[in-house]
Formats: sequence, C-alpha cells, structure tokens
Amino acid sequence: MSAQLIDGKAAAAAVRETVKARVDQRLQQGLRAPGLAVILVGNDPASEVYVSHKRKDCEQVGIISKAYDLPDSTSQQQLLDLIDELNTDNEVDGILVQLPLPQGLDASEILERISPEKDVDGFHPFNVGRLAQRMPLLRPCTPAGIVDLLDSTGEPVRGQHAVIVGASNIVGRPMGLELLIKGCTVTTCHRFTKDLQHHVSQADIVVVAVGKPGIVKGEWIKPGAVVIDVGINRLEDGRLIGDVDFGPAAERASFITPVPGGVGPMTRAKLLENTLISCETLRK
Ligand SMILES: Nc1nc(=O)c2c([nH]1)NC[C@@H]1CN(c3ccc(C(=O)N[C@@H](CCC(=O)O)C(=O)O)cc3)C=[N+]21
Repeated sequence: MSAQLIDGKAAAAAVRETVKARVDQRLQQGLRAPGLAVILVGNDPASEVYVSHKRKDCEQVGIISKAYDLPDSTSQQQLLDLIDELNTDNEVDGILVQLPLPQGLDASEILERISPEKDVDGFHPFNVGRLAQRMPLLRPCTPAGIVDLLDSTGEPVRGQHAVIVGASNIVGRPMGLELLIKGCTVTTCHRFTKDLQHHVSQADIVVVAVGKPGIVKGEWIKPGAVVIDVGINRLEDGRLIGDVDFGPAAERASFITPVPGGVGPMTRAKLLENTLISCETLRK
C-alpha cells in the first residue's frame, strides 16, 4: 500500500476533546451542560448499536443524553407529539431521530417537525437550504466530518475535481454542497450515471457513499487521488468493509480512509459538536 491512511479515530478524538473542554468551561461558569435527545423507534439491532455508541460519546464529553426508546408500534402522531414536546424543552439542545424508521412512519414529516436550531443531524430543509446558500448553521455530520478529514491531509482542496458517488439526502447531496463551498469542481454520480468508471477516474477527490461493497474498483482511482469511503457494509463473518476495493485503491491513492476507523467515528464526533453549537449559539 502506498497511500497514507486518514485516521478518523484520532481526528474524532480531537473533536471530542475540544467539545469536552468547552462543556467543562460551561460547567465551571455555572452554565448547564448541553442536552441531546436520542429517539430510537423499534428494535433494529444495527440501530441499537449505533444509538448506544452515541449515548456513550455524549457521556464522555459531558453532554447529557436523554434516551427515548419507543416500540415498533409507535404512531406518526405520537412521534410528532414527542418532537413538539422536545422542541420546547429548554434543557434539550439537540434532537436526533435514528434512521431508518420502521415501515409506515413518514421520516420526512418527522424530521421537518424538529426545530431547525435543534436539528443536530442537519437534515431539516432549513439547514440544507442554509448550506446550499453558503451560510451553514447546523451542518450534516458525515459531510462536515469529511471536510475536516480532507483538511487534515494538508493537501489543497480548493480547485480540485471532487467526484461523489451516491446522491442521498444524508450524505451525497450535502457533500456536494460542502465541497462547492470549499472551492471544488463537483461531479455527483448516482444510479443513472452512464459511465461511473469514467467519472471516478477523473477525480482528485473521490467520496463514495452508496452502501455496496466493490462499487468502486481500485483500478479506477487516479494515481495520487484522495479516497473517502463512507460505506459501512457488514459481511456474514461480522467484518465491516467499505464501498471501495480497499487494497487496490490504496496502491494508487495518496490518502485513503479505512473502514472501520475512517468516516464513521468522525460522523459521531460532529454530532457532539453540533449539539454544542446549538447550545451555545443557536438557542440563546
Ligand atoms: N438520524 C441519524 N443520524 C445518523 O447520523 C445516522 C442515522 N440516523 N442512522 C444510521 C447512520 C449510520 N451512522 C453511523 C455513524 C457512525 C458509525 C461508526 O462510528 N462506525 C464505526 C464502526 C462501528 C461498528 O463497529 O459498528 C467505524 O466506521 O469505524 C457508523 C454509522 C449514523 N447514521
């Protein structure tokens, strides 16, 4: 492997340290700790693991997390009522509804009900619109974390050709908006893209967020490119792998994120940072 690994665990630890220092300072000043409400509906095992990680992260930095574990049978109206209640709870700075929601619930209606200043996922159309107009407030955690990871390489980002694979609301689309702000020329590929290899092979920066192992082949990577793998795919043997053919891609890339230990930990750290931003600047 000739690429350097981008250490997402270390970068995330640094973000957590900064958040913790600020939370400690608040407590010394007699101010309250930031609060995060984490809502989990149903019993999807992967979601249960993710949510337990988020709660531990909060504890580590002194953010008070409130758990709302709701049954599969929760109705749309019950969930909307809970969000209304949390929107007006002065001790709650952030509201996170873990996705995916069980069948029958309308996620967009629920996410739009969250007050934009408590939308620590950055998924609300208000926050996406702010980002689209280069005035971000709460930024979606994964793309914002990736910007930090790119900066951590010390390589220039401005003027680079960034190719994003995947156009989801939670990663691909906001990633394009973040990279436009950074001064990249952005290409977004998706299921109707005619020649994925052609686009990927032109990229100085490749961000892959599809959820299919091997969707990007190592041989497609332009020598010296920076490769960011957002995919999290669990194999039958329990191992986690990304969307990029890691070995061959690492032969060609200058920098590459591993899975696990790349984008995932940074996503979680950015959630803590957003909760602090909400507490300190948006809810005054
Ligand atoms: N409202 C909402 N917000 C989210 O941000 C959200 C969500 N719903 N639903 C699910 C996805 C997925 N996601 C992950 C974040 C971190 C890791 C992470 O830390 N992964 C570790 C590995 C953890 C493990 O071993 O399972 C790593 O990549 O190193 C994984 C997945 C956030 N999501």
